[in-house]
Amino acid sequence: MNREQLASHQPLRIFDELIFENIVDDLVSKGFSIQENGLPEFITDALLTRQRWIADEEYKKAGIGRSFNYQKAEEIRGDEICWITGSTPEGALWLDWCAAMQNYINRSLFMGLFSFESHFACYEPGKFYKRHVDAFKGQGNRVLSLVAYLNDDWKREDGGELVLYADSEDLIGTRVLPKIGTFVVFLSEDFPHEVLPAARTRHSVAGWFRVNGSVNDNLDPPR
Ligand SMILES: O=C(O)CCC(=O)C(=O)O
Ligand SMILES: [Fe+2]
Repeated sequence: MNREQLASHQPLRIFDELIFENIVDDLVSKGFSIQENGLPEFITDALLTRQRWIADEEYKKAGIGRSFNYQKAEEIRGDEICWITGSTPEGALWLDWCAAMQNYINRSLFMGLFSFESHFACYEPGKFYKRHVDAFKGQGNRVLSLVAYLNDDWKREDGGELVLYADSEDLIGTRVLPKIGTFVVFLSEDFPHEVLPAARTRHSVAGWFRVNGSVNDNLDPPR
């Protein structure tokens, strides 16, 4: 790279890797990581700024899979979503941070994470997401799920907890309040989970790290 190319290049952002190290340790020991107050403040600030600017019409009803009917989907999940493309500085910062996490995890665990996709989600009062897994063994290419929460003063009576189950037999699970600054990372195929009905509007960002499932010339995930 010559000097001009260097100057026009985006500076590489350096993030504090301590939080990534904690995630890796948790993934090794139990396959999931719950980080209360783990989101760096500049990330929560960026996400909150962007989330407050999303116009109602940008949110779409979330569906399930490629062919679904909304009525059926709504019995399973009631959230509305808005994909993060990186077209705003706030969205770009979030994607950069997640890319740094992806690199750190790949360097430590050789997971071969290849791409990342994420969206804002909004659950209006009464909405929920029934127990599900984010990926089925041997199918699809989501391998690591990430959910970050953006809600001030969330209390137990506000409902809307994430319940993360250890396996398909577990009926008790671990509950996570969707409080600002908290985020959760877990192996997508291994942990069934659900979002309990929320009593208040509940804001979050959900994302998935994927491996490269390309077969021959079919790019998957699409660029
Ligand atoms: O918002 C949450 O706590 C989890 C959302 C979720 O499970 C999903 O979008 O797949
Ligand atoms: Fe999920």
